[in-house]
Amino acid sequence: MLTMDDIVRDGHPSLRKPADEVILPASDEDKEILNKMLEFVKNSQNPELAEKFGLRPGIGLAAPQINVSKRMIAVHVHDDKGNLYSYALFNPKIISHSIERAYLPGGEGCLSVDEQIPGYVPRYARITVTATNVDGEKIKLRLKGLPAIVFQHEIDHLNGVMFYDHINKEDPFAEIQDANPLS
Ligand SMILES: CNC(=O)c1cccc(C)c1Nc1nc(N2CCN(c3ccccc3Cl)CC2)nc(N2CSC[C@H]2C(=O)NC)n1
Ligand code: NI
Repeated sequence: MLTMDDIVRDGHPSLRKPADEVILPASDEDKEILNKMLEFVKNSQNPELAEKFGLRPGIGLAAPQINVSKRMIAVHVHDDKGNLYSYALFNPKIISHSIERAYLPGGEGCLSVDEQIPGYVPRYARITVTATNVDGEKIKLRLKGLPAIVFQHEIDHLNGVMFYDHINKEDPFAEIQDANPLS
């Protein structure tokens, strides 16, 4: 199983390199890696396992964070209605998004960034994502709320972008145009 020892930290070149498209159909190795990524995110949310293996809780993970420069992400998150969004995806792509933006009032955290970096991270409020799931099926997702935020955070990792790149340097808590804070 993956642990925090497998997660590279800010400053590692893998986090600033655009990741490569995964050649489909995916190899057994790539499927194995992606399944382990989803397992890690689930484990990190389980108090017993997180405690036992020293896992920091997260709701998403991108392959560059485990030093695999491939376009693969895993997300395991509930929206505010309690719907579960649990996905292990190859080559996710945002094909459209709202003008309206949203952000987490508590800011964002990242498993590859050990310190807290305060500030609002402007995201699109709604996005449409296409991808191929670990079973090789093409999917299209229309996302809003926390799932939309997490997908944008993880897809940023595939493009070498870190959440704090989006924070207003002059005023980290400056009002964001056309944005709603997520409740
Ligand atoms: C600096 N302030 C903050 O971090 C921050 C501060 C307050 C509120 C929020 C909402 C913040 N922000 C934030 N909180 C999270 N978690 C909340 C707790 N949760 C969790 C914890 C324990 C068990 C189960 C679970 Cl589910 C795990 C996830 N996760 C992310 N991000 C940004 S998008 C990718 C995602 C990620 O997985 N990061 C590791 N941001
Ligand atoms: Ni991150």
